[in-house]
Amino acid sequence: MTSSPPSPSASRPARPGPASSRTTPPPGAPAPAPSGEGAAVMLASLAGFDGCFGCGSEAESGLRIRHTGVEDGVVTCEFTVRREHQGAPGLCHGGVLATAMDEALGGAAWLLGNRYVTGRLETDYLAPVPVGSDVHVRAWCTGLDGRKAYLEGEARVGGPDGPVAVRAAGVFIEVPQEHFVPES
Ligand SMILES: CCCCCCCC(=O)SCCNC(=O)CCNC(=O)[C@H](O)C(C)(C)COP(=O)(O)OP(=O)(O)OC[C@H]1O[C@@H](n2cnc3c(N)ncnc32)[C@H](O)[C@@H]1OP(=O)(O)O
Repeated sequence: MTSSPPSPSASRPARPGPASSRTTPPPGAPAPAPSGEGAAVMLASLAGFDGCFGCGSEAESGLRIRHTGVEDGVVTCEFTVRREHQGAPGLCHGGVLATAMDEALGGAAWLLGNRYVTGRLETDYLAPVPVGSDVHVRAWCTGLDGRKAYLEGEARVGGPDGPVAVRAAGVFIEVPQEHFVPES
């Protein structure tokens, strides 16, 4: 079982969705839309923290992902593939792309208004992503069941309507503030 983003902007790949039974919400689970209002919780919890490997400006070797907005329940972000992100020659490493999907799905989860960590992340790689590419990532919630938030996302190359290179599904688990380790 899979779901579609609320606002599809281009044709869907003719493949099954990325979600397995473990990343598919139970029937009837509500799917609240991530929103800007949830950002208040997120920003208060992170309080000036800028060391995130995905999006932090203090993480020198990180992806420097730029969060670009939330619209119709879909979170968007983007990053540029640099040489240090290579796996096979000239191509982005799959783990780097998984990091970008983790960041997007995680960001969409936090915008539900609580703190979440990744419990499970599943990725399908559909096309190679060359160094120098701008990667546009979208993520949305497919269901909420107690502490578990189910999310899906996709990464497109070259623009928001470019070809889909990665699809992902995940389940994120709500945690208290005490879950995190203060920086010393
Ligand atoms: C803006 C910020 C963006 C952030 C993006 C980046 C996000 C990250 O990278 S987070 C870092 C990577 N993830 C982690 O470090 C998490 C490590 N794991 C843990 O800390 C714990 O295992 C944790 C918190 C997930 C769950 O532990 P715990 O709080 O004891 O809950 P637990 O009772 O085991 O599970 C709660 C529910 O989640 C479910 N669950 C837990 N893990 C999984 C999993 N891998 N797959 C599916 N379901 C799971 C359980 O089945 C349970 O379901 P139910 O309520 O129906 O019984």
